[in-house]
Amino acid sequence: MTGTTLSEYESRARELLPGPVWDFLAGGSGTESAVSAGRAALDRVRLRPRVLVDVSACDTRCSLLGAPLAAPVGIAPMAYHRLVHPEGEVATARAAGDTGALFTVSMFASRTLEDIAAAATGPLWLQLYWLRRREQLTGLIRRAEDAGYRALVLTVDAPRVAHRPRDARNGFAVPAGIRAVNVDASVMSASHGGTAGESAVARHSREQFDPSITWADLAWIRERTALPLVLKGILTGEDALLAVEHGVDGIVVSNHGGRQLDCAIPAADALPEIAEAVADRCRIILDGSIRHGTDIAKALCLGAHAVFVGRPALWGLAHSGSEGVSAVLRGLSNEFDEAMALMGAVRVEDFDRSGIVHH
Ligand SMILES: Cc1cc2nc3c(=O)[nH]c(=O)nc-3n(C[C@H](O)[C@H](O)[C@H](O)COP(=O)(O)O)c2cc1C
Ligand SMILES: CCCCCCC(=O)C(=O)O
Repeated sequence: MTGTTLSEYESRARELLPGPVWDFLAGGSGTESAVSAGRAALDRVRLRPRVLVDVSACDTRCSLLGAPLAAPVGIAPMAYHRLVHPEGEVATARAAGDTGALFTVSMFASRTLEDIAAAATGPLWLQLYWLRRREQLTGLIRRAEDAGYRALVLTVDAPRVAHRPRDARNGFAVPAGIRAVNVDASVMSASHGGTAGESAVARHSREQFDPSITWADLAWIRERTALPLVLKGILTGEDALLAVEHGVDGIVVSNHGGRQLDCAIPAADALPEIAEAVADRCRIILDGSIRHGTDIAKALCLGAHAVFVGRPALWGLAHSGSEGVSAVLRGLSNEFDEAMALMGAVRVEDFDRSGIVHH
């Protein structure tokens, strides 16, 4: 990581960002216990290396729903990258392309889908929340297709944004001049209306997200696009099975970085039952607390095909724009390459349950 450790990127981002913005990034819902539990769950997994394997040519590359990746790593969808850097998602897209990572753009991106696509040299996916005004979704799907996005990620763990005490205390609102430019301003304007005790983000989500959607509504998206569909925020084998039965192409096993259901099971703890339920019928991505190359190895052993990285990408962006994001991603990939060699894994597919024990 060019001599700078990930925790140094985190510390520097914390120094650089205004307190309420830092709290929006770092914070979680309720007791915030689901944030720390995500890390603890990965720490409980220990690796079982195999030796005397020829690891002179480890190959970190893989493919995810047709997207070729330099390593099984993508950037998780996160709203409003311009909160941390003026170039916002355009800089992030450039870094993802430079490092061969997938970039999942949030529907609440602060740069247009088209500008992001113009800067990208790697694969892009688009994340959606289900808005009450469905015509907004129709428009986004069409624009994503036209701009070359390769999959849609529907986030299903957020019928509304959860109560996040830090944001409520700060009366957090997205600063003037930064906007979710891809949705109609009258639909989603989290840039005003924050008051001490209430976050504008949480309030706008209650007004605009449709909490009534069910499995049956997935057909509505399917009728409008041939793009692969990925559901983000699955934490049980039961829902993973339903996802497969409804024909989804992938799922992101995620507790939203501890930002939605307080006390939710950590994604790494949920992954084994999900992998068993899915039985290779769709792609599985894990997110939450991925901070080391060994975390990627652990996720693959637990049954994931790839991981998403959330907050660390924003730390890199806050630190030094596109270069910072590239450094963070490259650091993780280099660590993963080393984990492969020391685990005796030559290909990404070599990781399986025999590579880990739980403590
Ligand atoms: C600042 C911030 C904004 C986020 N915005 C979104 C979003 O727009 N859509 C979404 O599905 N998830 C969103 N997430 C959740 C991430 O996609 C991801 O699940 C989580 O950050 C992963 O955990 P990690 O940050 O520990 O890596 C956001 C997370 C953060 C920190
Ligand atoms: C009304 C804007 C909602 C943005 C939600 C972003 C998000 O998912 C998060 O975790 O924060």
